[in-house]
Amino acid sequence: MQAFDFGLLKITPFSVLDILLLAIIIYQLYNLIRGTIAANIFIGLTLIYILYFIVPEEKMPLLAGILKKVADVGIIAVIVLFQQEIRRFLLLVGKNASLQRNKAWWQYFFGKAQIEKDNYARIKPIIDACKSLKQTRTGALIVFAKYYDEQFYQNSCEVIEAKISKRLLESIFQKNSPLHDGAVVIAENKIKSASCILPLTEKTDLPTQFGLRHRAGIGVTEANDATAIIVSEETGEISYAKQGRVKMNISFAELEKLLNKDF
Ligand SMILES: Nc1ncnc2c1ncn2[C@@H]1O[C@H](COP(=O)(O)OP(=O)(O)OP(=O)(O)O)[C@@H](O)[C@H]1O
Repeated sequence: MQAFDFGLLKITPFSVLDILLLAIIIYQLYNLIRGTIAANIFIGLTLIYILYFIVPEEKMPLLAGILKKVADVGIIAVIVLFQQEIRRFLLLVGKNASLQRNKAWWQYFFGKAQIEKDNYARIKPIIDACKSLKQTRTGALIVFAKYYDEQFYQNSCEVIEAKISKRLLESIFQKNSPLHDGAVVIAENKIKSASCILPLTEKTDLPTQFGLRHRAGIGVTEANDATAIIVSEETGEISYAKQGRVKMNISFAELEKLLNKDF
C-alpha cells in the first residue's frame, strides 16, 4: 500500500483509518457523556493525568507520589465510574452492527410498503392510547425495549405479558389503577410489564419542568437499548426519549414516524 512520506511523518492509509476510527470513538464517547455528571468526572480525571505528567518527581516527590498512585489505578477507576457509559457505548456498537443491518435486509426482501403497513397496525393502539392519555391529562411512561433484559426490568416490575391494546394501556395508567405508578415496558410486540421503577438520568441540563417521570424516561434509554414515550400529567405534552436525548412536545404524526423507525 502507498505511503506518503513527509520527513519524520509517514502517512499510510492505515494511519488515516486509525485516526478516523479513534475520532469516531471519541465523538461517540463525548456524545454519551455530554451533559451528564460523568463529563465532570472525565474532566477531573484528565486534569489529574495532565498534572501527573507535568509535576517533576524529583522536586515535588509527595504530590508526584500521590498522583502516581491515582494514575496507577486509573483504568480500574474509569471502569467503575463509567460503568453505565461503557454499557451504553457497547450497546450502541452492538446495535449498529446487527439490528440496523437486519432491518435493511428485511426491507430489501419483503418490500418497504408491506413492512410499513404491518408496522402501522402494531403502532396504532399505542398512538390511540397516547391520544386519549393526552386528552385526559393522564401521566404515562411507555418504554420500548429492543431487548427485554429480565434482570433489569423484572426486579422492579409487575409482569403482564399481554397483547398491546389501547384499552389496556389506558387502564394501566388510570389514576386509580394499582399499576399506574411507574412505567409500562413493551418488548417482543407485547406489554411485558407495568409499574416499573427505572433508573433516573443524572443529566443536569434538563428543562426545569422535567420531574421524575421524564428523568426515568430518559434514564432508561441511557442504560438500555430502548426508547420511551412520556405523557406529561401536568401539560398533556408528549415527549420522546432515545439514547439519552429527549424531543419535547411532539405531534402524533411525528410520534408515528419515530415509532415506525424504532419499534
Ligand atoms: N424511577 C421511576 N421509574 C418510573 N416511573 C417513575 C419513577 N419515578 C417516578 N415515576 C413516575 O413519575 C410520577 C411522578 O412524576 P413527576 O410529577 O415527578 O414527573 P414529571 O416528569 O414532572 O411529569 P408530569 O409532567 O407528568 O408531572 C410518579 O407518580 C411515577 O408514576
